[in-house]
Amino acid sequence: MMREEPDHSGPHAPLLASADTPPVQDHDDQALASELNYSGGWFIWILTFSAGISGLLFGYDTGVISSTLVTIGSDLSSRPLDTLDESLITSCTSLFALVASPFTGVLADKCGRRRVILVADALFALGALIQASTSNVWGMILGRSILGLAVGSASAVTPLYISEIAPSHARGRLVTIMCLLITGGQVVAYIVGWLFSETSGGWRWMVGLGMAPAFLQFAFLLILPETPRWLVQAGFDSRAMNVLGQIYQDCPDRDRVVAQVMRNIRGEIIQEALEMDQMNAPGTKSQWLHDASQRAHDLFYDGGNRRALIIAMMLQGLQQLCGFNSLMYFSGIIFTSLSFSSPTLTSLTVAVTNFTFTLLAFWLIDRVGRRRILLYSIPVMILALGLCAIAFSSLDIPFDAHPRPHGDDADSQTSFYPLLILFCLTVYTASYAFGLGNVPWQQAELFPLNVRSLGSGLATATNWGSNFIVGLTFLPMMEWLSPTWTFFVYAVVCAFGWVAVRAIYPEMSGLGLEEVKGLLADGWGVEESLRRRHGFHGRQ
Ligand SMILES: O[C@H]1[C@H](O)[C@@H](O)[C@H](O)[C@@H](O)[C@H]1O
Repeated sequence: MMREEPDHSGPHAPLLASADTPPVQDHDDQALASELNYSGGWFIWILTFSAGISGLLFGYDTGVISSTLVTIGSDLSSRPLDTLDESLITSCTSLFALVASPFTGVLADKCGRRRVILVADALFALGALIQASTSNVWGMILGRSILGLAVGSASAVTPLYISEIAPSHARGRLVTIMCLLITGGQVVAYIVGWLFSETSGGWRWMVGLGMAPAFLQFAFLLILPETPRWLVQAGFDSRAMNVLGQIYQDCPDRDRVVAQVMRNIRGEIIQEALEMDQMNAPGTKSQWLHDASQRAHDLFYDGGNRRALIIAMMLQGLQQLCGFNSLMYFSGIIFTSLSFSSPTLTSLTVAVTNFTFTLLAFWLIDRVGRRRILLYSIPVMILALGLCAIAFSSLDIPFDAHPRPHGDDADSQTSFYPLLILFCLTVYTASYAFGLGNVPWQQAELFPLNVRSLGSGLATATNWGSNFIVGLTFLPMMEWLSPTWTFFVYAVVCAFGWVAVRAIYPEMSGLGLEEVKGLLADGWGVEESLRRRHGFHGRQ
């Protein structure tokens, strides 16, 4: 295959040259309207699913730990795992994901989104192999740390990739496909966990099977193109036009829409180039390093970009600090300690609920809107957590972080409360999956192109940093603070989160990626976004 050279000599030269060409106004409006009403054809679905396999891997590898922990027994280092082992094995993945995600942002700008997905696949396969073959606790920690690097980069780059190829009107749904694959991966992990729970050494199969989707995605990567936005930024304009042509192939007004989207992308890059020229001090640093520090400067010092970063980090922090992953990682332990006779199967109900309600979000996210979904679903989470805290306080058995399987000897006096807790956790999971589980992953749409991958990387790092805190503190909190206070703390976090969402998160549904910058330029844009959304529905 012939490699195309960037079609301009200096950075952005042809873009700057075409900056004077006046856009054709009425054609612009028509094209904009067609773009806004286009939901994407088969090409875009194939791309989304291929990129979304990273989500499946992310889900599988984070979900499988729950069953792994309860079945390892004394297979590692010839002794049973203690609380520290369990917490380290669980949270090293999040810690390394936290380290990888901001670098992914920089790498995805330099090498392209697609290459980063490729590296993540190699790490997914290596991490799975090490875990499946290790015989000691530190080997397990090493395998899960490598997996963390993979999960961190995949979770930063995949939503970025999908939002950059998605037509505006379908962007929310397409990014939610990644969340569907994450939660689907968690369901598969729980089923595999349940199937192998009675097999001796079955946990090795559980962790080793994580290699399969990585190989599958490797094959798909052969057909995955780069995103048009990255291609234009790197100077490959004609390749970008081709990819846009395929993305909008079923759009009635295809050529005009493609031209309009190209104009928008170029407009943004021209502006960035002009801003960079103004600040360019001929330097001793390499161009790349200079660009990277320029982007960081733009992200932190431009008011609109800073607001975008605050919103994205707030949402990602909230997604984790609300405590949901304590269920993902430790539901096996929670349900065993509550005397459920098949804790792995009970945990499966959590995972299936998570998947089912993410599916509901998939249908509704672009119609109902991201902001509204959060404002409705978080109060339900608070109620469910509150009730769960009360139910735990009524139990008269203490929480045990190392419970032994109970069989059918559940105490009949307490059997109502475990069921009530299961019910509350299911409602909590449903409302989480409908809102907080997926909306924060729409993060890329908040940022303009020049700071998009760095901003997404930092928001993803916030996600993993908070995930790490929850993974590390959940069991100690349950033991030392009590389950009641643990769940109460999560309810309080959600309440603060609701207030923050209401105050600063504008409605992003239906806006073009290039429109968002104006919205956050002078404030949080909440009122303006609600007005525009109203106008958008009027236009349809
Ligand atoms: O969006 C996902 C999803 O909600 C998963 O169920 C959860 O485990 C992840 O932490 C989250 O990022």
